[in-house]
Parts: sequence; structure tokens; C-alpha cells
Amino acid sequence: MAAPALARCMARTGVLPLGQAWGRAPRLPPSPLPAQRRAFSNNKVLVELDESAGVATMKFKSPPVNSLSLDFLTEFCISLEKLENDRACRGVILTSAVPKIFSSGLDITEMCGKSTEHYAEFWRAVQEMWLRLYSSNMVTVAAVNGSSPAGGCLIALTCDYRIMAENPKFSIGLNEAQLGIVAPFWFKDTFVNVVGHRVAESSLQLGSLHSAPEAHRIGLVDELVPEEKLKDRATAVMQQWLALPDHARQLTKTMMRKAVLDRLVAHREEDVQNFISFISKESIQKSLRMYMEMLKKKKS
Ligand SMILES: CC/C=C\C/C=C\C/C=C\CCC/C=C/C(=O)SCCNC(=O)CCNC(=O)[C@H](O)C(C)(C)COP(=O)(O)OP(=O)(O)OC[C@H]1O[C@@H](n2cnc3c(N)ncnc32)[C@H](O)[C@@H]1OP(=O)(O)O
Repeated sequence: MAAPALARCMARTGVLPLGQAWGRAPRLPPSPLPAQRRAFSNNKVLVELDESAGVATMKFKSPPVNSLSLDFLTEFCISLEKLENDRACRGVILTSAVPKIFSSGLDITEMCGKSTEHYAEFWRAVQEMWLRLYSSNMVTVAAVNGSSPAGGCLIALTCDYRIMAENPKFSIGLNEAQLGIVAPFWFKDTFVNVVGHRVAESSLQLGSLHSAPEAHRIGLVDELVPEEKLKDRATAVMQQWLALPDHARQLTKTMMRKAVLDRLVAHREEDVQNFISFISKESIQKSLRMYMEMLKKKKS
């Protein structure tokens, strides 16, 4: 199904028509086939699968800043679903093909001056991305090779493990407060599960963007490595995680994440309505427009 048709279907039903995002049967190990590499790509996400290792790399390629537009989110979910259903794939490394940027977060233009129907469709796609990634049976490793504000940080937080390039220019964090908006409860829950309540509380209130060393110090990322070693390190970490039996690791992951996942699943439509009423406020629209203007001015 083409991305726009799929997006419409997601808007109608709230889920991708490819299967449920949570509560799947555990994955089986891949069959011992000869070493093989496969790649598939749509417009914004490139996937390379190394079948011998059972590991895929998903590269975001939506220049200039990998913003999470409706199209991006739809393609992301399709790619993840394909891998989830592929017995040859047990782990996925998420990274960026755009230099210096992992992802600039939700596409602000999707949240400005659009219809209620559009906001609902967009927000369901954001929820879907998070539900699928947080509940994935695969091992998920974020190789953060650039700045990663807000929704970009959420993607990294949603993975099992985060490795960041130790470039002092790269920053990461849930900076929503700086835009005059509020991170939803499930962004907050994911953040708390990684860094703990106290750090999350101050970081969220201040809308902090943390430099790579600071992010490592507060536990937002698990490791820092020189940029040129990021790929190899992500592959090595993946191998360590895949050395464990899938079923034990998957059941443990489910146990750790279930309460947070269930909370959104139980309140999904309410969360969509909250988003619509919040984002439609004139004061919020004004804040977002000013923020976009500030980004543009910064360039000139
Ligand atoms: C009581 C209430 C309770 C509950 C509330 C209910 C619901 C919640 C409501 C809302 C929740 C929303 C949650 C939102 C999450 C988000 O992710 S918001 C997005 C936050 N993102 C950012 O703040 C990042 C902004 N961008 C940057 O800081 C920089 O662009 C960068 C560091 C990523 C890259 O810097 P540069 O390389 O210097 O690139 P430029 O700044 O020149 O950007 C190039 C180009 O891209 C445009 N752009 C950048 N980011 C975005 C974006 N996120 N969306 C759309 N467009 C973006 C930028 O404007 C430039 O455009 P042009 O000028 O070239 O046209």
C-alpha cells in the first residue's frame, strides 16, 4: 500500500493494517541460510538487512533535518513492521544518513495551521511509531550520530540501548517546553524509565538540550564513542544483546515496558483529542510560528 493510502488507513483505524504493534508472539531465531544482505528503501527510510547476523540498519534519510513528518512516520512504521515480520531479523540499529542530525523531532509544519482531521491523523502516526518501537520484539539500538531534539530524542529513548557520537556540537533532549508546548505523558514515561524521575522532572521543565557528554552523565545515552567508531560499536553491542535467548530477553522487555505501553493503548483516543485541543489553541499556534521564525532567522 502506498504511504498516503496507508496514512489514511492509519487515520481511520488508528493502527497500521499490517498487524498489531504489541502483544506479539515471540520471535523465532533465523533459519541457518547462507550469508545474505538485502536492502529496501522508500523515500525517507533506508533499510539494510544483514541476514547472516540477523541485524538490520534503518537509516533516516529525510534532509535537511530528518523531521518526523506524517510521510516519514508512515514509512518508518512500514519498515519496522517488515523487519518485525521477517524471521531473518532479530535486531535493528537506528541511525541517520543526514550528516550532523539524527532527527529534529516532530515536523513542526504538521502542527501549524492544519485542520483538526490532519492533527488527528498526524498524532495517531506519532503514537503508532512509539507503540511499535517500544513494543518491538527485536533488539533496538540507537546510534545517535547527530543532534536529536524532542521527537528525535524520543526515538532514541524508545530503543533498548543508546550510543552517541561524542561530538560536543550534538545535543539531545526533550526540549518541548522551549517551544511553549508540553511533552505528552508517554514521552515523559519513556524518559523517566531511562533517566529516573528527578532528572526527567528538571530536564523536562527546563526543556533542556544536553550536550553529548552531559547526556551520558545523566544516563540519557548509555555510551559515547568517537563518531568514526559509532557503527562498529553499535554492531558490537547488538551482538552482545543477541547472544541471549530471544524469548527470555523479549519477555523481560515486555515486563519492563508493559505498564507504560498499556497506559497509552488504554487512553489512545483521549490522547489524540488532548493533542488536538492543545495544539489548536491560538497561543500555542503563535508559539510554534515564532519558533519556526526563530529557526529561519538563526540562518540569516
Ligand atoms: C496540559 C497539556 C497536556 C498535554 C498536552 C497534549 C498534547 C501534547 C501536545 C504537543 C506535543 C508535541 C510534542 C512535540 C515534539 C517535537 O518533536 S516538536 C519539534 C522540536 N524540534 C526542535 O525543536 C528542533 C528544531 N530544529 C533545530 O533546532 C535545528 O533545525 C537543528 C539543530 C535540528 C538543525 O540545525 P541546522 O542544521 O542549523 O538546520 P536549520 O535549523 O537551518 O534547519 C534546516 C531547515 O529545517 C527546518 N526545521 C528544523 N527543524 C524542524 C522541525 N522539527 N520541523 C520542521 N522543520 C524543521 C528549519 O526551519 C529549516 O528550514 P528552512 O529555513 O531551510 O526552510
